[in-house]
Amino acid sequence: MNVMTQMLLSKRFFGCKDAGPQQSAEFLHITHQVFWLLGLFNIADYLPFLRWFDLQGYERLMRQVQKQMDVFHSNILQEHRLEHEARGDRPRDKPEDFVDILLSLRGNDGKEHLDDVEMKALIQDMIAAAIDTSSVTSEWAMSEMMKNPQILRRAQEEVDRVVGADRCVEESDLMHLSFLRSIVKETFRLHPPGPFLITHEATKDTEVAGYHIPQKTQLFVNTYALGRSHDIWSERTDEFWPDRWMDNQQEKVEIRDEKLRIIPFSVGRRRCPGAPLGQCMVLLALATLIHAFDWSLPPPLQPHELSMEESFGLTLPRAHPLVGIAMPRLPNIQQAYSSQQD
Ligand code: HEM
Repeated sequence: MNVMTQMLLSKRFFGCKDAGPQQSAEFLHITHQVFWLLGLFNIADYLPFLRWFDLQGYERLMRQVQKQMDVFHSNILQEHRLEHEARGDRPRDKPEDFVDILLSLRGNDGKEHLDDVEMKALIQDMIAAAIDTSSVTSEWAMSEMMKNPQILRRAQEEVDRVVGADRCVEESDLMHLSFLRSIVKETFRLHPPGPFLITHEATKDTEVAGYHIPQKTQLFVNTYALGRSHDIWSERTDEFWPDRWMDNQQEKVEIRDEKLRIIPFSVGRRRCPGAPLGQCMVLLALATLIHAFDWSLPPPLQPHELSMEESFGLTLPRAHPLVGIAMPRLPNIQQAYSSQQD
């Protein structure tokens, strides 16, 4: 899922000049560590006086990761400032990215409105929220398709029908890929990237479904359990079955579930502001991967033997990275296999 990280780091979002495979792999590794650390049970959270002893060594590890992150963010800011300086008053020849906008914000004194720490925190927030969630979802969707080759074939047939064999997948194709959209929706049901969403705190005493929730209670929403509940999903509960979302005969399968049986992006005021972009990135990455390549598992591994073990953290990645063999299937489109696409 390095490609997705590269996509986000470069292009219009963070505009990293050197967002190559190595930089993206490095960054993805750091991001995975952040999410793993965020999801750990740290005894000092519950017995604060133990914090000074750092019994589990997590605080030391957090400081290390934080340093690596800081270098990464400093480079992003530095690259942008140098580019602004070099350009001077000349008009820009490419659209502004997220970091350009942060840098352009001015306070009353005409200086940069945000200091470096604030900008780095915002960049980190956006990158972390966007990358791990999207790459984890895509990896699970690919895993499910490789475990169920008939589903993969059906999804490929759909992409072939909509896109053809003479061009690459485009964003405008995504709304016509109902089966692929159902695959993503089913992936969210069984493998929600945020198994407990993000902790929320009750701002006042309240009551939910007959339960009294005192002010300041830390609340988790167990979306993992929602997706696997036999009360909610009476039919083929534990099976990856995208067709459950196809029977409404709608032209476009909406990934948002109106009945809130799956809430991968949460709901309400604090729901994910990047949901449309996240869905688009996941769909585009998957459609491109299955359109451009045939996929198989490394022999002698058979599809039914593929491990679906999870690693619990703030997000829910695979315990072992997915390894697949890709065979090109679009001989006429050189662009599909070039890393220089724009
Ligand atoms: C498959 C992709 C994604 C999933 C499943 C996802 C899911 C979530 C979830 C569950 C939350 C927590 C909501 C809550 O507090 O209850 C969240 C928050 C957030 N997400 Fe996403 N997200 C995805 C992609 C993105 C992308 C692409 C961006 C930005 C470009 C993004 C930006 C954010 C931000 C900034 C927050 C914090 C919002 C706040 O606290 O007010 N997300 N996301």
